[in-house]
Amino acid sequence: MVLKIASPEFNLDQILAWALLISASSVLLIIFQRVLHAIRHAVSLPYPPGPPAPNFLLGHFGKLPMKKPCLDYMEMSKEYGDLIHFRSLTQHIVILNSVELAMDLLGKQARHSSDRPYTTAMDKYAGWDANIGFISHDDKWRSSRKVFHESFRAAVVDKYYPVQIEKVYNFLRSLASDQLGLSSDKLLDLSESIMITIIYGLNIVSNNEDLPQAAKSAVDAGDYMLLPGYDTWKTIPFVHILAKLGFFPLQRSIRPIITAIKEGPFQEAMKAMKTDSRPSLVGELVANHNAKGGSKDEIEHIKNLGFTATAAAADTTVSAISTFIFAMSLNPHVQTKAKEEINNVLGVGKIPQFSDRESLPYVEAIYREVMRWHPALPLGVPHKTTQALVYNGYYLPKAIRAMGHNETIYPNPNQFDPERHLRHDGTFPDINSIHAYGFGRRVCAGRYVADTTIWIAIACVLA
Ligand code: HEM
Repeated sequence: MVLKIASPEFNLDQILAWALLISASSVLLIIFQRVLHAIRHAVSLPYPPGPPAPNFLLGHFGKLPMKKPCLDYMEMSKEYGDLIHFRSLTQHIVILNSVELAMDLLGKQARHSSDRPYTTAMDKYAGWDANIGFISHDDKWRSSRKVFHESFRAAVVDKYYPVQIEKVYNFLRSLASDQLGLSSDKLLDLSESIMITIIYGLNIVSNNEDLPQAAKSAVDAGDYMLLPGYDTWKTIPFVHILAKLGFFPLQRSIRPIITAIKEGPFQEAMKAMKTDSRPSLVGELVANHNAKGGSKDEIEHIKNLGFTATAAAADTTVSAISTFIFAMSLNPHVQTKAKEEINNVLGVGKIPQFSDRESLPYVEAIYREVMRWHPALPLGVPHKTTQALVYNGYYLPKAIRAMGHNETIYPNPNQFDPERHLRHDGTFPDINSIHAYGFGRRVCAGRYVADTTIWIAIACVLA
């Protein structure tokens, strides 16, 4: 797959004139909106508490935590409470640092808090509207989420067990045969190959191949977008025109990468459908679509599903499995206890199957602790309100959230301690209680397949 980036030619005077015009009108618009907000704020309820804005016009623009934001926000909670407010240009950002707040605002008020902040003209220009996780809370999202749900809901994910087992066994073999032992490449191979085989039926041998590399580039570019306030600049009116004129090369280069991930493997899966019987999720969805004579839009939803799942799985699953390996190297007593459980329940030398899951509560508790200790997306994915909300006497104009550890619920939260998940009756709440997968209507749509992939990898590596 070759990713070629076009470079249009422009007259320099033209570019400068446009840039000047756009910048001047943007500044005027920001001043106008800012004054309007200040007047409205003076006569209405207060925003939630937060650090004072360093600048009247810019607010916290360029000053929000970017390096280890989840730790900074946790620290700020001590001073400002669990609901922290910032303003970046005209964008209001609210960090939610407790489960209760997330349940109330993203769960109970989901109708008005399920949008995303990635719907600017710039995001569309870059091609991010192919990602189901980034699009508006509208009819397009509803139809795309429906296809995603039907493909990855709890009741159907067992059809992916054979691929998950095959790839985890390959991973174990590569660990056993290679003197060098574990490398981040092997972990990436494992998580990438599972999702790409499930979706497209393609056999990825190494993450150095074009498709996983392209997925990684898309994820690297998308990762920054999850940081609250990182891309406030995209909300500046007409800024996407500057991108079209050749400014912001990153925004320009991401589109062909997204198109390559969306189209390339999809077309290969379509060819495979005609020539051999290699099963794939997109093949199955297209065959069903053809059988019932569906619309062109549905094909687009299927392509978007492929792109979204490839990108969504690219670093989340690998992050969870890496966290597990890291936790085991720091806590050998946990590893020994898990190994004893596996040996006692299954017998020495036996490798766990999915059917053994309920008989291995300690392994289950390790998985839950991995998801709590260092969640793959520690700030989650931002939500945007579509209507102003009032919460505990505070005015929430447009909200973004992040979550961290909560010492009251998880004493000694930095400690990796699977025991905290064990109950007297040996049961576990269902996986919707795992906060790492998010909240409300936009909760992770791939959580059941992520859950089974991570569990089987943990159980087999321990065995
Ligand atoms: C360790 C593994 C994973 C974690 C921790 C995780 C976490 C998350 C989180 C926190 C969100 C945002 C939820 C919210 O807005 O409140 C999300 C959204 C999403 N995830 Fe995952 N994810 C994982 C793996 C996957 C996989 C493997 C897939 C694909 C099969 C996937 C597909 C999605 C999709 C499509 C969304 C967007 C949902 C929407 O906006 O409607 N995720 N995920």
